[in-house]
Amino acid sequence: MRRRSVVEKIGEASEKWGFFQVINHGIQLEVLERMLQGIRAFHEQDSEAKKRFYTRDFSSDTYYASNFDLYTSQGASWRDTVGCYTAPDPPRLEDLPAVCGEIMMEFSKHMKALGELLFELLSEALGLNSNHLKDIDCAKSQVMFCQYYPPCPQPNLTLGLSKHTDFSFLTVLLQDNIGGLQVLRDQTWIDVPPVPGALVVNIGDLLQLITNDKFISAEHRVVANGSTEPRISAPCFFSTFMKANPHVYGPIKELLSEENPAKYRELTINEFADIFRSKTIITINSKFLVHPSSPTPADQSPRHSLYLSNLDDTVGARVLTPSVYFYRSSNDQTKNRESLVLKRLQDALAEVLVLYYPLSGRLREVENGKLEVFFGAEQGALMVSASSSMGLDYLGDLTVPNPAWLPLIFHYPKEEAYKILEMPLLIVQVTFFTCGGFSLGIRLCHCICDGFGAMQFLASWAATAKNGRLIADPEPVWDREVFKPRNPPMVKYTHDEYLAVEERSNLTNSLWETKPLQKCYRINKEFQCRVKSIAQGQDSSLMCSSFDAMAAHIWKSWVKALDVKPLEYNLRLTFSVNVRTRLEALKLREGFYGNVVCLACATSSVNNVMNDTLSKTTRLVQEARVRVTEDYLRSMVDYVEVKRPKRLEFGGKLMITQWTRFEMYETADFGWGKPVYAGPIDLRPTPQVCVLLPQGGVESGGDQSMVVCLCLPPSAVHKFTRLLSLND
Ligand SMILES: O=C(O)CCC(=O)C(=O)O
Ligand SMILES: [Fe+2]
Repeated sequence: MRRRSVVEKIGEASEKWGFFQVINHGIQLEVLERMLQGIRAFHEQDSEAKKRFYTRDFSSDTYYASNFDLYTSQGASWRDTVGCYTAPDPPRLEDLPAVCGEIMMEFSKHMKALGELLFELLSEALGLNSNHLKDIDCAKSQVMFCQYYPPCPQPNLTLGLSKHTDFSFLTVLLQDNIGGLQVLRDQTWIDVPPVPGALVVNIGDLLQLITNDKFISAEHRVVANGSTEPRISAPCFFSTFMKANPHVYGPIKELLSEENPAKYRELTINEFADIFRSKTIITINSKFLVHPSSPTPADQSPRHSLYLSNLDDTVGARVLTPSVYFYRSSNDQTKNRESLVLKRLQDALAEVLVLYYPLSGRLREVENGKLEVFFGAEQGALMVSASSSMGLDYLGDLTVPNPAWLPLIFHYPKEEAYKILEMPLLIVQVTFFTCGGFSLGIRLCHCICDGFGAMQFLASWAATAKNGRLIADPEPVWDREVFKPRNPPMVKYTHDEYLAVEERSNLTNSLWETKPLQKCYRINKEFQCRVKSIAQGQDSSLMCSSFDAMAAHIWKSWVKALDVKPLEYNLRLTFSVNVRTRLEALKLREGFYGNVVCLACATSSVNNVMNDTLSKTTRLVQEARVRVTEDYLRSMVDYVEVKRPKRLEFGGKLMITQWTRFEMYETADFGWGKPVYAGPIDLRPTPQVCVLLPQGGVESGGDQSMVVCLCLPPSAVHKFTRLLSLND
């Protein structure tokens, strides 16, 4: 009886407020007192004693700093924090501050027990089995902060802690008697008054997500401490924060129904953290398949299938290449603008899919693991409509790619890299922002088209949307049989780009096992010319393009900054070459949109890449580029026929991808003008790839700059920046 009424009250508070206080929780008052005293004692020591704990890195086991968001927030908060992860792996006593380590350990055990009880009561309040939330590990991870809000001489000029929601399932907070915590309800700040012996409990973002918004993660803050005594508090977060956690969380199935469909997709905690940090909370509103608007050859025979060439069917092409396009709001203030935008995109897509009907099919493997396109009733391209609770301005700099935009492209929860069988070949997520702007997150299967083919398709879709009638100039042609292998296959080159090379250098370790940073460098035309003339100045017989010289310069800077070892190890630089213009015997009809690219590959030892002149390395790049001829392409087709490589090889490689040749901005006017940004989002999943991007956004000045975008371990950033800008 008593339990039932407690459950009811907790449920009601979690729905309405997201905050409540608990008394009679069984933790002795004396323990709470000792905890508050311990925290105070730590913070009031000399800086010398505290210094050893200082770090701003949330992924380290213990943490001590003032203002975790010092470099990103608009103002500094009047508060210091020391803390640690306390579960599932409790800290060792000797790693904690001597003055408060013991009580921190003791207190965190009480918190864990109380947290488990609270998750039982919350499960019951949701009408679930008592253990439901515990069983999905909501109580498993725990982070404890010990906070000190010093007296602030001018408390009306700042805050103790600015407005936020907690990135946790649940937070349990011990506060002293000074007060200052406030929760936002109906646009009004309401005090959470100190109650002696009570603990404050609040719902965090993750619990809001999995309860599909039944429980709310309320915004709260702490005003700056205007008293003469410090304010002490100890929040205990049930959350993994920055520690990796592969678990995916989405709305609990038992809570969903036809009237209450899932408002969120399933996310790993890390994906959720990215969204949380970028503050782009995205809600998926609907998902639907788009089919060609009139019959296609695929409708005439149920067994219709399409041949893909070996250029289309390489492991590297088994991806849905992601890109995002941002559009600012137009002055069109029509009330149902969102549904009009969506309808225009959808109608035009259905039209162009008549000609580009292979994009409405799926891929399957036939003999030897070779791919083909097949068709069925449940297929089509996938469109997703989503909305963000933010304006585009919250996304930061819209001229360079940002991994935090990942939620703007749709992913199924259980996708695996390079597994594309049965996946839609085109996935489009339209996300509407509160400012009236929107983004198009596009994933297009690389087996169906290369970059040039993709541009041709997008241009047709955009022109059709803009003009309200089908425009396809040129008309697409399939013709993949042009690139059939020879019989018997004739492999005439070594195709080093595909060789499996054992990684014997420190590259893999530096790039895949640290958390690399994604960095972007704007390189103007003048600088590109300068690099080319340095290379040619060293060797007047060198006939190179500015791409050759820039690629060599990036390669050298990268190898030096990463301090690659051992020196005699062989490195490879690969880059894609468009062979369309180099075909002689093979004839391609205009409108061909399949893959006609080969990877060129330059090879050189670490020592030579580092120490050779720029002209010598440029020559390697130039030679690799001109080696790619029709003959080379036919040899590659035959190589793939014979070997059918199944793994993407990264050993010793830097892979440059050129998007600079694509008219991404010009072709993407669907009737709402040119996009402000068009390009990739997140390179970190393949940190050996460097992308060269055009600088074409309407807000970028359009000065023919390019953006070099790549991943670097934090320790190499400074050196790479210096080398790339020729400042060494
Ligand atoms: O110190 C408090 O009272 C609240 C702290 C808090 O909200 C937090 O650290 O997330
Ligand atoms: Fe908080």
